[in-house]
Amino acid sequence: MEIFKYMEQYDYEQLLFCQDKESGLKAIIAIHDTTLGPALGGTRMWMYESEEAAIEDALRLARGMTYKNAAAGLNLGGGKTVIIGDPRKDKNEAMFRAFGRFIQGLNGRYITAEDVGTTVADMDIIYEETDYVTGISPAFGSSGNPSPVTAYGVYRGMKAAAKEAFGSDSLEGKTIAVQGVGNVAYNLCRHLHEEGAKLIVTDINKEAVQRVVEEFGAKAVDPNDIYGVDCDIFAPCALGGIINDQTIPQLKAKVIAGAANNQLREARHGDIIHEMGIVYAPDYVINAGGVINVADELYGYNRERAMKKVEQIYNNIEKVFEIAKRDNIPTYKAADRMAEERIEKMRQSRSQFLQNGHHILSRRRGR
Ligand SMILES: NC(=O)c1ccc[n+]([C@@H]2O[C@H](COP(=O)([O-])OP(=O)(O)OC[C@H]3O[C@@H](n4cnc5c(N)ncnc54)[C@H](O)[C@@H]3O)[C@@H](O)[C@H]2O)c1
Ligand SMILES: CC(C)C[C@H](N)C(=O)O
Repeated sequence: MEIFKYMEQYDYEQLLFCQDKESGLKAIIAIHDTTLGPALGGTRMWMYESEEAAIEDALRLARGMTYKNAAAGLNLGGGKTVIIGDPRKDKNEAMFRAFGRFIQGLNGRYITAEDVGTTVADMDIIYEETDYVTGISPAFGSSGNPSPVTAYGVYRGMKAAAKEAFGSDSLEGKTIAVQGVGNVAYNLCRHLHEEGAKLIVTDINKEAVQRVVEEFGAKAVDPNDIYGVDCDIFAPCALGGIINDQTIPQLKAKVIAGAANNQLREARHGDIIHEMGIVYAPDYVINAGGVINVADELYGYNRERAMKKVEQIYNNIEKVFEIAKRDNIPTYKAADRMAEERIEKMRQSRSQFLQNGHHILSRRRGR
């Protein structure tokens, strides 16, 4: 990989390598764009096949956060960290403290939170060393685990997509196929069940499946069968890249709306489902509930205020559909356009001189 060439192609600002021999920390922080504000994005801990794969993931995820934060209306740029290691075996307190000190050294350019492989407990350790971490325990007056809030945002966005496809946003009686029933989707299934939807679920973790079968009367299918089940809505909530050449011909759903990041394997798959008339709720717009919630900590966490913003995901999804119709483009492109238009507007307003500029982190200075 030619790193500078790649950074130039997608206009990245910064890429940092953090190493601490004693604790075994090997972290890569990618900062994509700080036009809207400091870069906020979670820390992923994963056993990457190679250092190159880790760098690529950090860069790709950081850019995704620029778009997610912009589309969600947050005054935040996009960044992400990957820590190379097995989250089940390689974690230790010294590692997250060392990582916290590296973040502190960035003086607010990057703010972290949870992602795959990291937990609230890890964020609490990072908080010992830096102010620039969110998703910390409610015991600190903070927002805690973002997953239930992400789930609520997906539920709201799914209703907006249902309205577009079926003329009503009621999910009562709708059959919804859910792929992966982990932290986010368990909570999503609860909302859907409460509204009277019929659930078909799958997961490679049998216990996770059992729980939603017992609690929400879901019907379970094998992981490979989820794409082709007879349903109204398909909710990908496990992996990225699952909308692809193999899965698209199997789909019977009229709507795709789920929590997983990077659902389209390639952009052209977004074009194909658009041509098939499937209503696709773009992943980074519908799954922004978690980041909206943790971002509220920067104002002094207020759950009611945060949840009001998460409710807006319904309107954000509607706005994407409007842009798609206005410009006659697929919804994934409309979401990009929505995010890019906001960043561009702010870029222009930044050209006005302001001696002591005020921004989202100013409130934290007194702490
Ligand atoms: N947690 C959040 O707040 C949040 C925010 C935004 C986006 N996301 C995205 O949403 C998705 C789910 O996140 P989560 O926090 O619930 O993760 P999770 O690890 O708790 O749940 C994912 C589930 O998918 C299952 N799974 C993995 N491979 C599978 C396969 N091939 N078939 C079926 N099931 C499979 C896993 O066993 C697990 O139960 C991820 O893509 C994540 O990046 C999460
Ligand atoms: C900041 C975090 C809550 C971000 C979350 N992991 C996401 O992908 O949106």
